[in-house]
Amino acid sequence: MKNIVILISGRGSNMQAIVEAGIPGAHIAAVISNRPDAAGLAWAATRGIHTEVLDHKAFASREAFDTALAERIDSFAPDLVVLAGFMRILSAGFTRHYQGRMLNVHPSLLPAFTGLNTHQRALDAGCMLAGCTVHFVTAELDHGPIVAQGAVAILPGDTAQTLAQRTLAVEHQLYPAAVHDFVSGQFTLCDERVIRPVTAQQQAGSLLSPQP
Ligand SMILES: Nc1nc2c(c(=O)[nH]1)N[C@@H](CN(C=O)c1ccc(C(=O)N[C@@H](CCC(=O)O)C(=O)O)cc1)CN2
Ligand SMILES: NCC(=O)N[C@@H]1O[C@H](COP(=O)([O-])[O-])[C@@H](O)[C@H]1O
Repeated sequence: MKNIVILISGRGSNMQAIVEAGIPGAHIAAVISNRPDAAGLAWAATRGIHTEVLDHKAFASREAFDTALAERIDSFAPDLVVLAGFMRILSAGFTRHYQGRMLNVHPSLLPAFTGLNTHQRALDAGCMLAGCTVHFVTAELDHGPIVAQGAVAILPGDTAQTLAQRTLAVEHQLYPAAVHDFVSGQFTLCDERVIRPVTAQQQAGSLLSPQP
């Protein structure tokens, strides 16, 4: 069984999708929020999941918050830390501590549109495709090795809100699948790249395979 700690800051819809996916081999050890008013906390508690709040405003510095957060997370001996709408930039020491075992879902097709307000920026840039990315978390914001991506067509008349809604539906499929693949060892991290084995079917369909 792999222990998973999920960090949220708000409604936690991605946390809900992961919990409801019932991933074989995954145990959700705790849901921790940096915001006391995060709606996802009540949802998790009603499903018997241990929840905690660590209010970042109660700490004098980002590093002090991160140190206290790591102590709480480590008390659950996590195999994986999942950021699910977690809205705090984490210090380099924190990301190093969880290197190779901390994932985030970002609402854009990275490396495009790191940071915040991704949907409005994609619309303003005249993009025709938006989407979401699951990636390992590193010190450099939204630049960690990419695990999975899902594309979302931008439609005429789209607003940041309508695009966010369609993208979120893709996140709710992409993230549980990515967590499943991590838990079941479907990929490895090598030289800052996510490596997935080539399946026999892919090999058979490869142009490089010897033709009969
Ligand atoms: N060191 C890293 N920290 C975090 C990463 C990362 O890749 N490396 N991913 C983010 C998630 N994220 C986008 O996917 C993100 C979250 C928060 C912010 C941000 O600017 N936060 C502000 C506060 C904003 C707020 O409270 O509403 C801040 O921390 O000062 C940008 C991107 C999670 N952390
Ligand atoms: N930079 C982080 C970020 O913007 N994350 C985004 O927050 C939204 C709410 O997530 P939630 O419903 O799971 O709380 C999601 O779209 C997620 O991609």
